[in-house]
Amino acid sequence: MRRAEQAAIAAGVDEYRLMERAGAAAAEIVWRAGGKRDLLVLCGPGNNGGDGFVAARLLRARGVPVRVAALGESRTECSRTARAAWDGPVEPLATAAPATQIVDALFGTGLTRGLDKDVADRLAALTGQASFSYAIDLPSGVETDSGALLSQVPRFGICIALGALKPAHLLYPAASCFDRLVCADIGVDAPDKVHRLAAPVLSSPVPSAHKYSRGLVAVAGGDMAGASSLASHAAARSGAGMVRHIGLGQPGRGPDALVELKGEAPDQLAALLRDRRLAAVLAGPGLGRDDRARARLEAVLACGRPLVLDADALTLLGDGGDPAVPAGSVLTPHEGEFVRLFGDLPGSKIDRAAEAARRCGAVVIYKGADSVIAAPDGRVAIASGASSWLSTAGTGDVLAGLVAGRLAVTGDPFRAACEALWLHGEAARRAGPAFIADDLIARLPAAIACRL
Ligand SMILES: NC(=O)C1=CN([C@@H]2O[C@H](COP(=O)(O)OP(=O)(O)OC[C@H]3O[C@@H](n4cnc5c(N)ncnc54)[C@H](O)[C@@H]3O)[C@@H](O)[C@H]2O)[C@H](O)CC1
Ligand SMILES: [K+]
Repeated sequence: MRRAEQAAIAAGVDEYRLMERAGAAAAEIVWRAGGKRDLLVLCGPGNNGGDGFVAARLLRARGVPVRVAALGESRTECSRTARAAWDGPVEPLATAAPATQIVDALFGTGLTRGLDKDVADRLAALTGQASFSYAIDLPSGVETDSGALLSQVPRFGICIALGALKPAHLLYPAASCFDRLVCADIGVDAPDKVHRLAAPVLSSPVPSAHKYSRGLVAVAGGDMAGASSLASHAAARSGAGMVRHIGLGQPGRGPDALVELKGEAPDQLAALLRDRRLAAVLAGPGLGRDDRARARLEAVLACGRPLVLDADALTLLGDGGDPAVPAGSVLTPHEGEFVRLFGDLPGSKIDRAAEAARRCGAVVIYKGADSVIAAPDGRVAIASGASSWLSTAGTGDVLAGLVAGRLAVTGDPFRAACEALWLHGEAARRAGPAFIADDLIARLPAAIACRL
């Protein structure tokens, strides 16, 4: 963002003009959401504060009863200009009286440490007493690039991101500090290295399609047939043409359309994976962690087909240092599996996922309340706002099956990971509260239908 701002300024855009645009964008959103309800704008010492002075002036000009409270002097040239243009009184933050609406223009991307306790307490008190509150650019106290909270951060109604989303807008816990997120265009083209996961555009099969052309998936099961059966069932309802569940010979648990095969011995499994029509092979859910499971995983790793590795497969891989996985694979670790596989990497969840993908040469879905999808070539997508009801047994198996199914359909691991994660979240939204993993599978066709 800073580079983009500097580039705009170098290209001749007057820096104060950027602040006027930022302040005007914030004022417009406050006006639409809050109308003429009385407003107190809290202005910090930097340009975030400057944005606040601009917004206060413009809202007052629209007849909104606006007061401004400042945290000390304005330290930048632009914010001093904005302050001078505000022709009303400026109260000290420490003694400012409450208001119906609060605008947090204390700190933005320039925050370098947590707020002093008295400042954090004032911000919490004023937003707590308000009926609605807005954060300009970022809630004050969040670390822009990691989403960490450097001090106590209240919850805001609307966060108005300026110019582009920053990682803190999408990564927890910062992403839980506001109810709604709006990104205001201020004429600065920030190259979005990080994308918010968008709803995919899906397509129906072509008239000439048949079960192999739509994508054949194999799922290597193990001891816990329920997990691999869930994954197989999810793959079958993901748009793939056919799914073979290769287990240890346990009785089939899925629908009749799911092909149950027995491949207990590693060489039996290897023989079944030699089918060149296989477009994706999933191993992990219910695989087990004993020597037989390890031997079966070896057969999967050697089969030469695009792989999805989840759960036990990641645990077994984690035993041997940096995992050597075939190119074009997708790994789906949760936090514990990620650290076990890649160690304690520095930086934000985005940085860590990107580094892991680069190291293993595969797409990584770093799961969590905020899931980050990273490709070896540096592309990153973040999915936040997933239903907290997904924290129930088996939803990871369903996601792994979805990834394998979409990989079989698209042949593109990054795209498959994005589509699968979105469909997983959409199925959860449709399943409503207190669902179990099996309920997600029943919602997949509708989740796909709404994106055709
Ligand atoms: N294209 C854009 O995104 C634009 C963004 N604008 C706004 O500018 C801020 C960033 O401004 P900056 O002056 O760099 O930093 P802040 O306003 O966030 O203030 C930091 C300021 O405060 C000092 N400081 C840092 N941490 C603390 C602390 N814990 N306690 C006290 N003081 C602290 C620091 O030394 C700085 O002096 C961005 O968020 C946008 O709102 C432009 O106005 C328009 C274009
Ligand atoms: K702010």
